[in-house]
Amino acid sequence: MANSEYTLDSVRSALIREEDTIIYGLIERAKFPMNSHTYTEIPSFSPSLLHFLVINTESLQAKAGRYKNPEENAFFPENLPPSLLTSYPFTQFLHAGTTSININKSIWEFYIHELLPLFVAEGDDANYAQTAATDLSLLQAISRRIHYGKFVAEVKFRESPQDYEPLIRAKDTEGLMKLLTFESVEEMVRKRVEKKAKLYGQDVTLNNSDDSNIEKYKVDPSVASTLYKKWLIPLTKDVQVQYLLHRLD
Ligand SMILES: O=C(O)C(=O)C[C@]1(C(=O)O)C=C[C@@H](O)C=C1
Repeated sequence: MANSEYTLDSVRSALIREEDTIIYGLIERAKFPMNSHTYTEIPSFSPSLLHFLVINTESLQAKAGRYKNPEENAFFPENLPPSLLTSYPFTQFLHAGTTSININKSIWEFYIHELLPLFVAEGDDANYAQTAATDLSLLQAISRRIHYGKFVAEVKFRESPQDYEPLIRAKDTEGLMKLLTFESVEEMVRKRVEKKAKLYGQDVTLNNSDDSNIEKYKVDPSVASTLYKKWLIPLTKDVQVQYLLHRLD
C-alpha cells in the first residue's frame, strides 16, 4: 500500500481479511490430533520438531524476501539470511525503529500451551511434519494480525497527533490504551469471527434436506471468539501501545 492508502478503514479491512486466514488455519490444524511430539524434544529434534521446521522455513523465506515486508515478523529473527531479491514495492509507513517490536515469543507460548488444547483432539497419528506445517501457517497469520497493530497505531497517531502526543510524552500507558480502544468494534470482531467459524467450518452436502450437519463444526465456533477475546485483541492493543511509546523517539 502507498502511504496515503493507510486509513482506519483500510487497516480494519486488512484485519477483517486476516480473520479468514486465521479461521481456515484453525480448521486446517484441527485435521490432526494434538501430536504432542511435535512440540517436545525427540531424537534429532531439539528443542522440538516445530522449532526445526519454523527456523528453517523462515530462513528460506527470508532469502525469498518475506521479511522485507514490514507486515511480517519472524519468530526467530536472529541471524536470518539476507534477501536475494533486490527491489521491493514496500513504502516506509511505520516510524523508524519500531520494526524491532516483536512479541512472537509470547505468541508461541500461548499458541502451544493454551490455544491448541482448546480445539485439537487428543491423540497421535505420527503426522508431525504435516502438523507443524499447519502450525506454522497459523502462527504466521496470528503474528501478522497482532503485529498489524503497528499500522493501526500509526494511522490513529496520524489522525490525531494532538491527542496522542501528550500521553506519549508522559509515558501514560493506561491513557494510551484507553484512547486507542473502541469497545463496540471489539464486540463486532468477536461476533463476526464466531459467525465465520460457523460458516467456514460446516460440512457442505448437495442434499438440501440433509440438515444432520447443522451445529456440527470442524472447530467449535466459540474457540474463534475466545482466541480473539483472550489473545488476539489484547495483544494487538499491547503492540499498539508499545509502538506509540516509541512514536516520538
Ligand atoms: O479497530 C481498531 O481500532 C483496532 O485498534 C483493532 C482492535 C482489534 O484488535 O480488533 C483493537 C482495539 C480496538 O478497541 C478495536 C479493535
